[in-house]
Amino acid sequence: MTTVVVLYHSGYGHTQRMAQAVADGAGADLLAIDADGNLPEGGWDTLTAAGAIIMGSPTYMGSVSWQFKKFADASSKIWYTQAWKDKLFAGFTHSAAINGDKSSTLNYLFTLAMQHGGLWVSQGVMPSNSKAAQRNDPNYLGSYSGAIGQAPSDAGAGDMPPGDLASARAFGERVAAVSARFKS
Ligand SMILES: Cc1cc2nc3c(=O)[nH]c(=O)nc-3n(C[C@H](O)[C@H](O)[C@H](O)COP(=O)(O)O)c2cc1C
Repeated sequence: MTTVVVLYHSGYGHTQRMAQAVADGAGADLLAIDADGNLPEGGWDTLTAAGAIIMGSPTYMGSVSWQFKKFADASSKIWYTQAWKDKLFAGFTHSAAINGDKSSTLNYLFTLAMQHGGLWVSQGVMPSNSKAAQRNDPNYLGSYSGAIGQAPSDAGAGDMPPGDLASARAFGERVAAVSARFKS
């Protein structure tokens, strides 16, 4: 059984709530990037010891937050040694607009994982895209490459669609299930 860690940054709490749902599904620990773009003491070691890293960032200006990018750039020290090679990686993001260019954020997280020689786990939940589909149905926003969530710009973190949180939890369950097939 490998350890799953949910690494995330959140400016205003939405991505934090999503991260909690992913972690609940995965049975994983949370690791937050702080407002200055730094990990807590021991954070790098936690990531290196993990079998799977699920990365989350809000979508800011069509990509990850600067705090997440600071972490990503700092991970170049790990990249030099390829110490994270063959880990499982997965990603999630949250934005205000229905589209909001969340795919760009997921693509960035994917690219970072590939630079580290990782293996990417997809969302794995079929989209609810029929005429009868409702906003809180599974994967209503229709992402394949990672979990996504959306709440209007004037909705606080306490006012997020429960369906997105349920999809995030299912995503965490999937990453844990895939991870369980790998021995650390
Ligand atoms: C600097 C900044 C840039 C943003 N850029 C986008 C964007 O490109 N697309 C979008 O849909 N929402 C954008 N938003 C809205 C956030 O994605 C949205 O409020 C999200 O829920 C914030 O997540 P957080 O609470 O985890 O920080 C932006 C917000 C900020 C503060």
